[in-house]
Amino acid sequence: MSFVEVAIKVPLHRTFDYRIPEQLDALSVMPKVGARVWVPFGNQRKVAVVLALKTNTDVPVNKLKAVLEVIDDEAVLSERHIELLRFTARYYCYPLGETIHIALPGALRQGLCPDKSSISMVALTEKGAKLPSLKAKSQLSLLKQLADSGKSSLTELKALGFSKKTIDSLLNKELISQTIEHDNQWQQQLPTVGTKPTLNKEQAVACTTINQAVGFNSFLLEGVTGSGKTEVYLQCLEEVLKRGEQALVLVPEIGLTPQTVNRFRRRFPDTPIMLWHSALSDNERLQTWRFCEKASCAIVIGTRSSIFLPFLKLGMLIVDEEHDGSFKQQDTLRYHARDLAAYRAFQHKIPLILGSATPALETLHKAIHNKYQLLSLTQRAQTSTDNKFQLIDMKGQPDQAGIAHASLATMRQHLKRGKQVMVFLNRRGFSPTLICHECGWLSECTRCSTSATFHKAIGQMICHHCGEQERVPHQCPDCGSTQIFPNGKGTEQIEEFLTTEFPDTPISRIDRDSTRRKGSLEKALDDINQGGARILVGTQMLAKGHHFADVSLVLILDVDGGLYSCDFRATEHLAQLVTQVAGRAGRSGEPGHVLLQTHFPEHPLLQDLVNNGYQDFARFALQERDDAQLPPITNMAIVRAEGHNIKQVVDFLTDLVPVQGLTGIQLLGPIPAPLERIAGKYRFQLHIQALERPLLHQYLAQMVDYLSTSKLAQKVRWSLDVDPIDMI
Ligand SMILES: Nc1ncnc2c1ncn2[C@@H]1O[C@H](COP(=O)(O)OP(=O)(O)OP(=O)(O)O)[C@@H](O)[C@H]1O
Ligand SMILES: [Zn+2]
Repeated sequence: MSFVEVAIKVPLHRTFDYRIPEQLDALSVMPKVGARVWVPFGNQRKVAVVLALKTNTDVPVNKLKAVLEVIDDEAVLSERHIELLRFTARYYCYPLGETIHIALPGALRQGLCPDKSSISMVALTEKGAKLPSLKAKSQLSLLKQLADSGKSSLTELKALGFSKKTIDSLLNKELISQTIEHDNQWQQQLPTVGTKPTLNKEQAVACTTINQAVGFNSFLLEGVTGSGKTEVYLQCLEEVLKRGEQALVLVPEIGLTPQTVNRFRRRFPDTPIMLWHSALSDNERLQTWRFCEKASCAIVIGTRSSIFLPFLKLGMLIVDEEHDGSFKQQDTLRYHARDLAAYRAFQHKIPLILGSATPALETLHKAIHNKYQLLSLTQRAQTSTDNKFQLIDMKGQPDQAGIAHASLATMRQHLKRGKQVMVFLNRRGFSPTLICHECGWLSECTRCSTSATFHKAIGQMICHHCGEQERVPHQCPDCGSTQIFPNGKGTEQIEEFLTTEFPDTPISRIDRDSTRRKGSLEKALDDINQGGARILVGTQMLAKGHHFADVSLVLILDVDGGLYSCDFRATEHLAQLVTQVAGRAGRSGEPGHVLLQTHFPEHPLLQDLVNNGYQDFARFALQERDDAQLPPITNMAIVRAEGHNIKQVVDFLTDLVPVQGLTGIQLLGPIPAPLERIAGKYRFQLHIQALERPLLHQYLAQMVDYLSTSKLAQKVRWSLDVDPIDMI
């Protein structure tokens, strides 16, 4: 008799054995390892993935059920891919069946097997390339997009907000044409390479070092903002493509702008490049998955979860802006795509490039200890001058809407010279709270231990943690006074103030509220690049990766929150954000000017950052982490628990503390989470730290075992976060 060991999507840390039905066994038609099968589970039918074929099992014969049906002739997961998912499950202490489920595209999870082996691409015709004047604005902007990208897939155009109607009208007018791509010809030909700049010395050293590397090698490309990191990626990719190998470029959620993608497309016009992000439909996901596994696409530019794509011939992995928090999944399987990228590069024996102007301390620590090879780009590619930083002491400064008069005067100078000015505030809405002038009441979310943000334009109070919305009160709920006012500033208020202060200057606001509609972010960015908007107001959406040639002044309104926070990573995140935002200034031509408003100009962090830059700050911060024995010097995991009953939450965590007290493990807790209540639930944490990683994992493995039998665990919602990136 033959058996299979399978993984099933259930919240259990184990696999299951099934019998191969006699008729298949007799014909010796065994499912392949990595293929999907239907199996009975309880009184349900579930999709399972075969992990191994066996000739014996420990399960008693009377308990053993038979596989119902074999879904795939060929494996959907290669053995190497299964190994990656096993590693992921083990490392993040998450059930293997659920890990596999998360990695697979929707259609494969459901047991379907549609064929998705072709893709529709759209390009300009000769007639369209002349960019004829058209009345319909959307048609014209579609032509421009294609002129910029060379070609785009239907999927991408839809993601950019172009409707089917717009596309169809242009097809009818024969201004654009549609082709179906489904070959892997690209592997046999040398790639066509668009025009490219000559690398400067540092870039050339970086490229040569990476290209000469044999086998698994990790590189940290630490390059100041605008130093031409992307150019290094592109020229390294050229070599990968010449070898007929594939590459994955991981970008932060906000990094998939048409500008970035078009740059890759223009450089490699004949090379199949696909995108992967959260807005793809199930069908589109499956399509990219299939293209990857057949090596029909050469490059994928994708967000976090593209790390699970099944590349047939992976030749290089790149993580751009590797410090970005969006690479870490913050629920269910809490993986970090950058760290899994390191495992994958090791598996495939290929180079991994981690690029950033502001490397995470984790990454820098590895580079300093020679686990990663450090490559530095210290010069900006298009200017020879550095940005000029200036701290504006807000103590005793006259201000309007939180903008110092000195800052307003500088803004005026830059606008007068025809430059663009960026005003950065990492808080959306009109004001973070309302306050009662008579009794001091502050607007709070009724379900969370946090304030409710005033959104003036839509007349709502919104909790940014649980999403609860309420009408704006006209009277103080406590004392009945009508004297209630906005307290503190958000981007909406800054925009309103600047509109009255600079009535003739076009202003563009970019934050989650202003870019909710599909394609609206792209339109706003386009407008900025065409020079339409002169003042840009925004949150961190503006900070990352954009190349605005005309911005010469960046004004950062409020950095003080990050200086005194209970999260030990707050200063690191603040320094990264400030450096990234500042890096939007002075990217071509004259040096940029950066103003930082603060009440603590003498704070050592700000002084270090402004005078010596992120590189210096980061090395100093690592020393501090060493002194305090915090990550990345030590290894950490957090157990979070929440529930309506505070005692059950605390009891659950207290119960975990004595688990097999291993020496070398430090436990802290249960302690209340920084946000003690969200959506009505109490939240507590247990911090686990160890100097040695294997010891931490040994402890966690025991704890997971214990949790599977713990009655208390069933009464609360809990999660385990290995290598957490924040404490919330
Ligand atoms: N060697 C070079 N010669 C001339 N221009 C270059 C060179 N390398 C890059 N550039 C140009 O300089 C600008 C910045 O380069 P790039 O976008 O690659 O930098 P980056 O380090 O990725 O930027 P950031 O991380 O700040 O977004 C781009 O317009 C790019 O085309
Ligand atoms: Zn809330």
